[in-house]
Amino acid sequence: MHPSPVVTVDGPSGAGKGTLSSLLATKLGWHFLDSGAIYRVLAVATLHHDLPCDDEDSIVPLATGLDVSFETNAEGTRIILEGEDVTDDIRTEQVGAVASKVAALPRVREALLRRQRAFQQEPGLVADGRDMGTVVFPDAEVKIFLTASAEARAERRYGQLKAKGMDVNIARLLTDIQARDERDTNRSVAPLVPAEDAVTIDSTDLDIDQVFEKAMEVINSRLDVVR
Ligand SMILES: Nc1ncnc2c1ncn2[C@@H]1O[C@H](COP(=O)(O)OP(=O)(O)O)[C@@H](O)[C@H]1O
Ligand SMILES: Nc1ccn([C@@H]2O[C@H](COP(=O)(O)OP(=O)(O)O)[C@@H](O)[C@H]2O)c(=O)n1
Repeated sequence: MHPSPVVTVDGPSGAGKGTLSSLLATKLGWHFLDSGAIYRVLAVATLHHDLPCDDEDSIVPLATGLDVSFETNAEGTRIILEGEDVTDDIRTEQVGAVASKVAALPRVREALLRRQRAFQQEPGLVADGRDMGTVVFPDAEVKIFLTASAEARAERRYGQLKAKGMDVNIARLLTDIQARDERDTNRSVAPLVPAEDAVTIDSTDLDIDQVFEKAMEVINSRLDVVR
């Protein structure tokens, strides 16, 4: 029997991956993996346990035993770490920065592989991250690389955090995004690069509906070929 189909959406911070992936998962009626949320939860756990971000020997067991669950109801998905709701806590830029540091540790990534692959279930999966198409699901039927200029991404993040009532500064956000791009692109394991067979969508001048339409075109043409 064929394993269930996977659509991967990889790309840099603020490109719109989460927005697109959850729209696609809803439209297709498929599962959704927000792999960045797992790295963010691990970052919160690292901070809770007062561990330095480069202490690989201590963070690996934390990653292996990470007690995280995703609870989806009509209002969305709540993320629970060790019994505590961390849904909002994980979205700060500080946590994003720590996430990208712990994500650069090779044995930490290895420790999270099985947990991510367990999301591949019938009838299908949309997986959002940096290495979904290159490392975690290299056989995915459809691979999308979603990008946008750093300025557009910083503006989007600004709007998103502001709407949540957070105190944010656009210049600082741009610097943070550029630092995270740099770390994610240049790390030795699973760097942020498009898979060879990925289709790139540049969303700088596209609204959410336009990105969704383009992605559905790619999915329909690829899934027709696979079927
Ligand atoms: N094409 C787009 N045009 C304008 N804003 C967008 C677009 N796609 C997403 N956004 C907004 O940008 C912000 C970041 O999107 P998100 O999906 O969280 O990005 P990512 O998961 O890549 O970090 C959100 O507030 C979202 O509503
Ligand atoms: N598959 C993934 C997903 C996220 N990450 C790391 O986790 C951090 C947070 O990911 P995210 O997807 O939540 O970040 P945003 O794109 O939402 O800003 C990224 O900066 C990456 O360093 C990763 O290394 N691999």
